[in-house]
Formats: sequence, C-alpha cells, structure tokens
Amino acid sequence: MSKVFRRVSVCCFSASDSSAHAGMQADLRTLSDLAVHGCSVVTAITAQNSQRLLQCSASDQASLIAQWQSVAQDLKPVACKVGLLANSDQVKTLATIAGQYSAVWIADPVLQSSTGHNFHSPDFIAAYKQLLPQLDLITPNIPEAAALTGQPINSAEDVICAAKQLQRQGVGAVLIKGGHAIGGGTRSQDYFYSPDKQFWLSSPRQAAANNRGTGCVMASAIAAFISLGKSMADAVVLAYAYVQQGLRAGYAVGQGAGPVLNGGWPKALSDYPEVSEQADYVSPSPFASCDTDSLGLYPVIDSIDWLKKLLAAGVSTIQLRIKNLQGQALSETLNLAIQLGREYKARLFINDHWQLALQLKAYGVHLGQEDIGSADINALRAAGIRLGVSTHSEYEWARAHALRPSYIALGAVFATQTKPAQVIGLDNLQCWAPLLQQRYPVTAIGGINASNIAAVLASGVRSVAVVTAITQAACYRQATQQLLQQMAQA
Ligand SMILES: Cc1ncc(COP(=O)(O)OP(=O)(O)O)c(N)n1
Ligand SMILES: Cc1ncsc1CCOP(=O)(O)O
Ligand SMILES: [Mg+2]
Repeated sequence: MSKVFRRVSVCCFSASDSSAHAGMQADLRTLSDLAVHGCSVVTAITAQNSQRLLQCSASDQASLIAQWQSVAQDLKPVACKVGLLANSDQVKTLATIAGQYSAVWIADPVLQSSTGHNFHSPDFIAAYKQLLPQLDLITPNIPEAAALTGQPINSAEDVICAAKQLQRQGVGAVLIKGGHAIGGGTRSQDYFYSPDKQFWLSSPRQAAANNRGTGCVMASAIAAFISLGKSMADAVVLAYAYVQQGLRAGYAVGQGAGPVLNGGWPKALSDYPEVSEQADYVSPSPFASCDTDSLGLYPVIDSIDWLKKLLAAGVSTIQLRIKNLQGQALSETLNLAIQLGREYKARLFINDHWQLALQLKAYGVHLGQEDIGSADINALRAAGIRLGVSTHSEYEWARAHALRPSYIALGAVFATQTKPAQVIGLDNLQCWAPLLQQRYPVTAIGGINASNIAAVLASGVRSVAVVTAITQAACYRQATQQLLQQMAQA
C-alpha cells in the first residue's frame, strides 16, 4: 500500500479581492504554487478591480470564529498568515485566537489598500498593538511601520529604530519593506530584524508595471517556506526572491496594474537578494576568479606532509586547514605551503588565517560564516586573493553572494566525523548547486566518499571537497585516483 502523504497547511486570515490581484486569492495562489495547502478565514468581501475599491464588507465576528474553529480543529495549520482585518473588533479577536493557538503567526498589516481604501484609524492602531505580542513576524511597509510606531521614517536609521520598537512591543521578528522609498534609490531594500539576526535584503530595483499583491504574496510565501521547515531568515530570503521573480513576470489582466506572477520555487540567482548588515550596501567588484567553472576534487588537509603528497598525486585545488598551530610555527607552515602551491601551480586556499594569508600573498582563503563578520574582506579583495565561503542555508549563501566571492561551499552534505557540522542533505544540494552555479564555482563538502560521490555529483555540483575519504583511506593514492576518476566520469 502506498504511503499517505499529508500536506502541511497554512491558514490565511484575509479579505476576498474580487479582481484576485491581491488578498485571499493571491494568498491561496501563492500557497498552492509552493505546494502548501492554504485554508481560509475570510475577514471581508471586497468589491475591487485593478483600478479602485468600491466596497468592503466585513465578516461578522461569529462567522470569523466559526471559520477559524472549523479549520483549526481539523487541518491544524502550522502557520497562520494575517492580512487585511476590517475593523478593530476583528483585530482584538485575532489577538485572542493567536494567543490560544500555537503556530507561526505572520501578519502583513494592511492599513491602506493600493487602490486607496484606508483602514488606518486610531482605535484600529490601538487594537493592533494588542495583536503584536502574539506575532512571530510582522511585515509592514514603511508607511505601515510609521503608523504602527507613531514615528516618521525618513532614513535607514529610522527603519532600524522602527523595527526595534515593534520588537519591544512584543513581535518576534520584523521585516520592513520598501527601503527604496527612503533615498529614492535604485535598489530595493528590505530590513529584517530579529533578536539573533539583523540584515538588509537588497537587489536592483525593478520598475514593474504589474505589481499588485506583492505584500500578500510576500507574507504568504514566508508562511509557506516556514511551514516547509525553513528558518525565519531563510524563509524571508526565499520569499524576497519569490516576489522579485513574480514582479519580473507580472501580467496585465484588467485596465490598471496587474498582479505579480506566482512562478514556483525561485530558481534564478538574480532574483535572490544580496544580504548584508550594511544599510547602504552596493554590489562590490567581484573577488579574483579561480579561472575555472569547476574546482574539481578539493582535498582539505592539515599538514605540509599531506600537501606535498597530494600535490604530487595531481590534485590542483587544495585547502590547508590548520587548527593546532600558532605564532611562528603557523606562519612558517603557511609560508612553506604557499611556496609549494605556487611551485605546483595549484589553487591553495588557507582556512581561517586570513591575516597571514594576506601578508604572505596566498592564492586564496576559505572563511566560515563567523569569520566573514570580522575579516577585512575589502583588504583581501583589493590584494587579489581569492575567497571561498562556507554556507549552510539560503540566508548564508545570500550573505556570501553579497561579497561576490570566488567560490561558495555547500555542506555538510552528509554527517561527518571531522567536525560538528550542520547537515544540509542531498535535497538542498540539488536545489542550491544549480542555482549558485549560475554565477559561482560551487563545491560540496561533508561526509563525501567513493560510495556516495555519484549521488552528490548527480545534484549537478561540479566540485567535491573531502577530508577523511583521502586522509583515512588505506591507500591515499588509490583513493585520490578513484575520486578523480569518478568525478571525470560524472
Ligand atoms: C571547501 C570547504 N568548505 C567548508 C569548509 C568549512 O569551513 P569553516 O566554516 O571555516 O569551518 P572550519 O573548516 O574552519 O572548521 C571548509 N573548510 N572548506
Ligand atoms: C571542514 C568541514 N566543513 C564542513 S564539513 C567538513 C569536514 C568534512 O570532512 P569529511 O570529508 O571527512 O566528512
Ligand atoms: Mg574556518
């Protein structure tokens, strides 16, 4: 008997939009597009089209509660997306419901429709403040964030202050959208703020004529990605790309602006944001290139002895990962390694020790996520040293992408004995490798050996980094030749 596959569901509290450009129709379309079951609590029925909103008729409280109870008891949504609430009583009811039902609660506070209707009154805002402590994420645009905080927002600093203030009012995390409005800039900039991560998401601004429903689609897509197991930061990065992709292919259907397209899981790297802690981020010039699309077999070793053996065995990309030396012993070892790398015309990357690598003019450095916050990235780039960056998630590789590195590493693909490492699995590798290879050489690392390398290469990744598959093999030469051969045959 085949196994029954049960989809997760997300419940949307939104208004019906008769034109289906935004509102409940856009929410359900987004969820369906991302293979999540969307269920609904209709908060109002609006009569609107691409040009104007003619009527908004609120659902009564009894209907709201009955719709929710029927959905909650049976479908047990893992996330709830709150869109248009038609009056302050509805907001208060939502605060009670969200306080009683454990799910990820995401609200896109619709205070004004893009067709001009205003839902923004003092008692509505006061009621919304009761809802804030129940929310895991709120996604206001700049005017909405200003209305909710009572503070004008005219600069990047104001955006950050507003996000902090909303968080102090009890929201788990805040995404403030539409930073381009601040400087009339050419980049689209959103700001994400949570207790453990704060970052800007930016990309060149699209002048898209068909842009209706972006707020609804963004919040629903975040809910969808979270219900599929993504972290909040990863879901926000994915939803940003989903909306950029949708804007690129938005379509006209009435007389006015049309909706964004629901185009499936975002697959073009150019739709993903550059993620940076800097508000005024501009894409830097790229790091020096590795002069190849594929780094091939990439052993990671910890001594000069291994370096000599593997260079002699014909390996052309290699990393020196030394964790147990310091002072003069470390700099002498790195110096010797860099000379050997030059002699063999190999791509030798130095792990961690970026200052010495800079001083000794290494071919390249490999840095982890923790290191890229503290390393002098601009000095490395200016010195022409190549940069490789470790990544384990959409947020992390979007952060690496903002640096324009020479390559990106994805892993750990499988569990590894070499170090405690987050496992990404083959599924993520299959999704991320083709996407990142649109611009960067990509290498996969973690638990890879002769018995599973074929499955790894089937993801499309063209380089594989290994430690123990070589260093703990009975015969390192044979193991290296076998891995090289398996890569050549893929
Ligand atoms: C090719 C490659 N990918 C990932 C890593 C891991 O680097 P990092 O995150 O800096 O962790 P440590 O190696 O320092 O433990 C790597 N070294 N090489
Ligand atoms: C350094 C590193 N970074 C992520 S996994 C890993 C170790 C890979 O070692 P092995 O190839 O033996 O699993
Ligand atoms: Mg490191």
